[in-house]
Amino acid sequence: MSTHRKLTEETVVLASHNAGKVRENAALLAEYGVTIISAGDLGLPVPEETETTFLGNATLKALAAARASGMVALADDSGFSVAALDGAPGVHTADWAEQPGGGRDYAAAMAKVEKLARHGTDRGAWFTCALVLAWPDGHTEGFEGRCPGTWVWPPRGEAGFGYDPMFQPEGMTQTFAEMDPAEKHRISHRARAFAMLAEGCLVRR
Ligand SMILES: O=P(O)(O)OP(=O)(O)OP(=O)(O)OC[C@H]1O[C@@H](n2cnc3c(O)ncnc32)[C@H](O)[C@@H]1O
Ligand SMILES: [Mg+2]
Repeated sequence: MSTHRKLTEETVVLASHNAGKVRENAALLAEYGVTIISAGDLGLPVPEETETTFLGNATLKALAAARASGMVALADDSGFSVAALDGAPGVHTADWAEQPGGGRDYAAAMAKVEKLARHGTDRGAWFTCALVLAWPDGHTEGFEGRCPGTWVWPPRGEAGFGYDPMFQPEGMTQTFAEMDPAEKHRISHRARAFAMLAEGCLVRR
């Protein structure tokens, strides 16, 4: 018997300010009849991500949104890891794209990864996604998924977001950014974490 708390609400707050992540999680939740309202739409603040793990940061973001909104919240903390860099940028993936004047530059962030990793022989890379549901009473349910592959250079493709153009998942010839979104959804780190979350906490309606 499952010991996970079930989601009975039809709407959850998506505790993310990243449009790409909001879009992908909204599509995954829609299959279960769950609709979302984003943290941005509610004007919720962006909490500081002070934890050292994906699950830690996702928990912090989900709890902050659940407490501020009084609704169940789903947070997504994710990142890109390169074997030759011992897993960096990892939990700092978003920071590597941060510009001195504000805003993010993912082309620059990908170039930085390539510059640091190009001399290594190991081209291994992976994405990780931690999804955490938090209730206003402080209860949380967390799940983590990974997608292994290699980093490629130059970046290829226009779809997706973030570091997608430089990641080619294992067994595929296209990068995440060259794939149809439905194909990324079939195999991504986010889809894997979501499958576990769905198994534990969601009911089809
Ligand atoms: O914290 P929130 O508000 O949710 O939004 P964020 O963009 O700051 O998200 P994270 O702190 O989790 O940082 C994740 C980073 O990893 C990148 N990332 C996550 N999932 C990705 C994916 O599926 N494809 C490409 N890049 C991804 C993303 O663009 C960010 O730079
Ligand atoms: Mg963030």
